[in-house]
Amino acid sequence: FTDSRDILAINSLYAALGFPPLVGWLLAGGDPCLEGWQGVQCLNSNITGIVLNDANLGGELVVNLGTFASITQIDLSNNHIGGSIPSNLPVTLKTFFLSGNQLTGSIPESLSTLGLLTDLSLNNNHLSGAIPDSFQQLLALANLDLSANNLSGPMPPSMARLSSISTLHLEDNQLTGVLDVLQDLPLIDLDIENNLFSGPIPPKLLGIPNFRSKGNPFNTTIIPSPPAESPLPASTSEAQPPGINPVIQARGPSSSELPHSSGQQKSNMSKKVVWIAVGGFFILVLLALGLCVRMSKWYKEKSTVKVGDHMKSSILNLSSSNPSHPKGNETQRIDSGRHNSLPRSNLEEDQKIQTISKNPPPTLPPQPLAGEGVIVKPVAIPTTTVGDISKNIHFPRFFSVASLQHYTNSFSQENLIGNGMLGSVYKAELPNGKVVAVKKLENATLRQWSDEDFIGLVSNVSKLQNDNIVGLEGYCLEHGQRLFIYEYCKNGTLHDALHLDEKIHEKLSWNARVHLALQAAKALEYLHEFCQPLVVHQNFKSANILLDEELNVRVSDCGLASLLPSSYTSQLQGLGYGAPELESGSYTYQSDVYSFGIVMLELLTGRKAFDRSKPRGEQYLVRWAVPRLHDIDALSRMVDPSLDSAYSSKSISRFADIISLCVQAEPEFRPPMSEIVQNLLHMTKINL
Ligand SMILES: Nc1ncnc2c1ncn2[C@@H]1O[C@H](COP(=O)(O)OP(=O)(O)OP(=O)(O)O)[C@@H](O)[C@H]1O
Repeated sequence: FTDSRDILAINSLYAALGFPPLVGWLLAGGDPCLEGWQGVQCLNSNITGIVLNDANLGGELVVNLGTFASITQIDLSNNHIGGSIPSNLPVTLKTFFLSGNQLTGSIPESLSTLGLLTDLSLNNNHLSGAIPDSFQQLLALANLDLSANNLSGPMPPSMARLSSISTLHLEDNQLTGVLDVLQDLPLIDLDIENNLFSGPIPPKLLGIPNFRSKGNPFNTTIIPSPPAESPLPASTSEAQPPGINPVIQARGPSSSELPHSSGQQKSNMSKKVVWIAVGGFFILVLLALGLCVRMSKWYKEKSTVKVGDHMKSSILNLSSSNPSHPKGNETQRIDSGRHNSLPRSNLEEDQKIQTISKNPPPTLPPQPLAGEGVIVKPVAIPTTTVGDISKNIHFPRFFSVASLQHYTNSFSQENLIGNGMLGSVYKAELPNGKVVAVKKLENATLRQWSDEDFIGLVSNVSKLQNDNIVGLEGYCLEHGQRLFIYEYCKNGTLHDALHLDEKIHEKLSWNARVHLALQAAKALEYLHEFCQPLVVHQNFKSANILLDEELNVRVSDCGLASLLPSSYTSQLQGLGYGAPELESGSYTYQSDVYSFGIVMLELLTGRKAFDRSKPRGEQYLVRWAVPRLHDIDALSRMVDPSLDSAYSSKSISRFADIISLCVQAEPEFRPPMSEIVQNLLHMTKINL
């Protein structure tokens, strides 16, 4: 039913946003109009709007929005969307709201293609660079809010073409230059506060009903003094730093309106006295007004917590119980008085946190409230702790089958890195030169898995973010194919480094091995004790410990235990890593600890966990090694001979003690990973 272009566009938008839980939304296919996907508006078979304001969305907009066939409204404001604004925008757009996100980069020049646009809000983001000179064709644009970003540079000349503009908010940026370009616009509401604009203010702007301009260098206009008494130039239309001259007038008439003919002043002393008196009076009035403003602000700061978006009339719930707004210390601008749809009495009574329904952007803003303006308040930014993966951190990217085919040279043999229980791993190079490892899952592995299950798995794996765990870069779910795209680890596996690759083996000094053990222990500690939800690896072995460019440990296959075939426990035992309790079918955190002990044994002895080529009694490393761990002579004889005695026997002995604890037959006696981390950390600190 839904136009196939719209399905394609919304699928990829969903992927880019990191497939958050949105009712109905799918990464591939579906019928948004027929199935009534959350926030999707349709007319017949076309998507006309996507409204997901304050929906806790993360991810990015790295997507070709231009694919939407006839969308007129996109409202993704007040979320946690990062990255930049895509340049390919739907030319059918009339309202485009992205305010209150984490957007970076510059405003795309392709704005110029949006000839139907009436409302655009990009405020409260981290946009930088100059405002593009893209307004020539935007003749319908009525409301534009770019406030509270890091925009710089002068006003682009094409802004003078905004013949329908009534509301323009540019406050809280670092914009420079003069304002001449705005002087003939039909503005009713203009806010340019807290920028670096220089004067003079074009007189026409002073006639705008709702004009706010303070916090710019031109706000301090120096009243000229008679040359006889002061050597200052008569006219000071240039920007001046505040406080230079004792006679300062804030937001008064521009200097061009002040008397500046020195001859006139000289000849008419009484005029001068009148000016001084008038000036003094103004200063007194302004001081009194300023005091009122401060009192009002202070009162509001105490009572109101609201994020402003004058076009969207949406106030975020900032209560500490709202998980999307954990406590933090970043400063964000909070506007207490710009919610045009709110009647004044509501604003004044608004002592509590509240959420207001979406309203269309106003065309006629009300008069400003006394003391309104930008209040800077500390606001929570989502923070990431080991146990709390916030929504706006990097989500895995969607890759199409076609693109992966291209990057892996059609999954060629030359690109094949290895095969495992779940499928094959290929090396791939992305267009930006980044090398990744593509794990192509066997269809048999996922026979029972629905697309939703797979996406749930991708989501969980992507949340596992730790220095010693291989990061998930992306995924593919298309045409029945399912693939994981991981960071590529250049130095292969610890298994190969210890047992096959002589070049890397040479680099594995005793100290390096203790460090590798420590890093691997930290990865398991994270999985067992910190991540959410906790993870039992269930396939921990030296072949799943990858080594990056600097020979740091990156444990792989984390969070994939649910994909493993039922035979995996016997396979793990066959490889020499399986704990005794696996025989009774139970696999617990302690079983991972046992496997970790076996990896430590490999590091100590340089032997494989299971080696068919050894005499019968030596094939299983653990059986051969355990009786020797507490005999100092036997221990020194079992150390990897390639280490050439370059270690302290005390260090070896401590290492052996930790192994003994890990490989105990009774799972409950094995230490938790955090204890092992502490022991290994202690060894590295005292440089044993
Ligand atoms: N991110 C990566 N970077 C570099 N090489 C990798 C990466 N992931 C896997 N490999 C390589 O691909 C091989 C196969 O990996 P895979 O995880 O599929 O199987 P495995 O873990 O070795 O075996 P199994 O799945 O049976 O336990 C690995 O041995 C490793 O050499």
